[in-house]
Parts: sequence; C-alpha cells; structure tokens
Amino acid sequence: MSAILIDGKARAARLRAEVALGVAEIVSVRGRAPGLAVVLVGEDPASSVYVRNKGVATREAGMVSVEHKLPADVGEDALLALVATLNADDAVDGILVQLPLPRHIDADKVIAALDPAKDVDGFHPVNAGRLMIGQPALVPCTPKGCLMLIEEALGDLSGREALVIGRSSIVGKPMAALLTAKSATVTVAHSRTRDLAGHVARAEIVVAAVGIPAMVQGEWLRPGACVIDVGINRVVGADGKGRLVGDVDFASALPRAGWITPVPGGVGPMTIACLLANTLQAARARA
Ligand SMILES: Nc1nc2c(c(=O)[nH]1)N[C@@H](CN(C=O)c1ccc(C(=O)N[C@@H](CCC(=O)O)C(=O)O)cc1)CN2
Repeated sequence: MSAILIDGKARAARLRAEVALGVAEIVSVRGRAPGLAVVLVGEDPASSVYVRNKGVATREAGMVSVEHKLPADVGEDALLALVATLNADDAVDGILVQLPLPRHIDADKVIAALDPAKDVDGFHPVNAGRLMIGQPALVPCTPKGCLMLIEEALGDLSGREALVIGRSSIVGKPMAALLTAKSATVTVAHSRTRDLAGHVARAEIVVAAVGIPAMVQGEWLRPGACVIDVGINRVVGADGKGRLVGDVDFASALPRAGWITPVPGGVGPMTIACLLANTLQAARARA
C-alpha cells in the first residue's frame, strides 16, 4: 500500500481563490483593498524568495502589498520605529516581519511591538494567548495550513492520537493548541523526548517540525498515519546537486503512512495561502 499524497499546492490554490472572493467583497463594501506590509531585514536568499512570493500572492488575491527592505545592520530602534509607523497607518491591515532576524535584533521585542490586530503572522503574545485559551485570534500560518490539510484528510479529529514533533512558538506550540481545540489527544515531542520512535508508533497524526533532514523514519510510523512534514531542509544529494527534503524520510514513510505531505509542495504553499487568509481576516475585523 502507498500513502495518499496530500497536494498542498492544490489546497493552497483553492484557499487563495476563496480569499480573492473575500477581497472583492470587502473592496465593494469598504472601497479599499486590504493592505499587507512585509518587512525584510537583510538579504538572506531564502527569506528574500519567501518575501517576493508573498508579494506576488498578495497582489494576485487583489490586495495591496508593500515591501520594506532594510539593511542587515539596521538598528533595532529603526526597525521598531518602522513597526510603529505601520501600526499607525490606516491603509495597512496586516504587518509581517520576516524571520529570522539578524542576531543583534531581539525578535521577541519586535513582535511584541506589533499591533495585535495587524499581526497576520499570529506571533504576538496576545494572539498566542488567545489561541491557547480558545478565543478568536490571528493564528500562525504554517500550523493553520497544517490543520486544514489534516482535517481534509481525516475529517473529525476528536479523540485522535496526535504527535507534534517540535515545540517552537511558530509551529509546534500553536499546532498543539489547534489540535487540542479539535479534541485530539496531543503529545508534544522535542529534543529531550525519550523514545521518540515509541511516540510516533502510537500516533494517528504526526506533525514533524524539527528542522532535521529525514529524522522521522518510516518504520516508526503507525500504519495508515497522517504525516504532515513541516521541514524544509536544503541538502546536497549524492549527485552533488542541492535539493529540499523534509523532517520525515519520505521514501520509507510512503509505503507505511495513510496520507503524507511531500516536500516541496505540501505544507509550504499553505503557509503563504494562510497569510492571505489572515490578512483578509484582519482587514474584516478592522472594517
Ligand atoms: N514572519 C515569518 N517568517 C517565517 C515564516 C512565517 O510564517 N512568518 N515561515 C518560514 C518561511 N516561510 C514564510 O515566511 C515559508 C517557507 C516555505 C514556503 C514554501 O512555499 N516552500 C516551498 C518550497 C520553497 C523552496 O523551494 O524553497 C514548499 O514547501 O513547497 C513558504 C513560506 C520562516 N520564516
């Protein structure tokens, strides 16, 4: 048996089309398209690509995208001043500061300076707290997209055994909160977890977000599990060419899983589609 491949690109395209319809509606009511401000500090090649792709997707959905590119040595104060300006700008419905930031900048301080109502990444402590206590919030894009893919594969998640591998504020923790809100029984594994293979073997849902290439072995999986691979790891193959691999060993997982996301083409496209959905949500709330 071979797992069903979860097509994140196709699901993301559907979500983007839904967002575009919502944008047209808000434009007809409010007379102005939602505006997203994206801040990029430095010239990290991957971040530059993500920011460019976000700009393209935002405009394709009918929204306004404004990119602010700052040099890698920009001071924290200057970045905080830009955030304050964007917070106060009525044409800006959503603000996103691309991560990672250079080491001399305190990312937590910058995120905390965002207006929570414009925090379309869902990283602000107010949004993180609301998610934890089950109140309406802007939810981080990657786990939001993962949940959509899981629900589409499995339907009702109530009582399902879920394992989230990784406890970052961007993916692991919000993912665990979202699955808990759907009444799944959630375990969070991390670098200190003993017997990771044993936890994986019990899980009907595995979300791998550790950033270690092919760490999760297919033989560990419970047969038929729904495997969501958040990892985007650049490795050099035996042929000397660079390629992307996830946190799950795809070749060994494919015959054992029930559903699996590929890398690329799984979770990644959902991240950007959910950013558009969050920007529309923020614009609606502000309208
Ligand atoms: N402020 C934020 N910073 C970062 C986030 C985020 O959600 N907000 N997430 C990641 C990067 N990221 C978006 O910013 C992102 C990563 C990957 C993809 C994607 O579509 N990946 C493709 C492969 C792309 C490639 O070839 O490199 C895929 O998986 O199919 C989109 C967005 C960290 N920073």
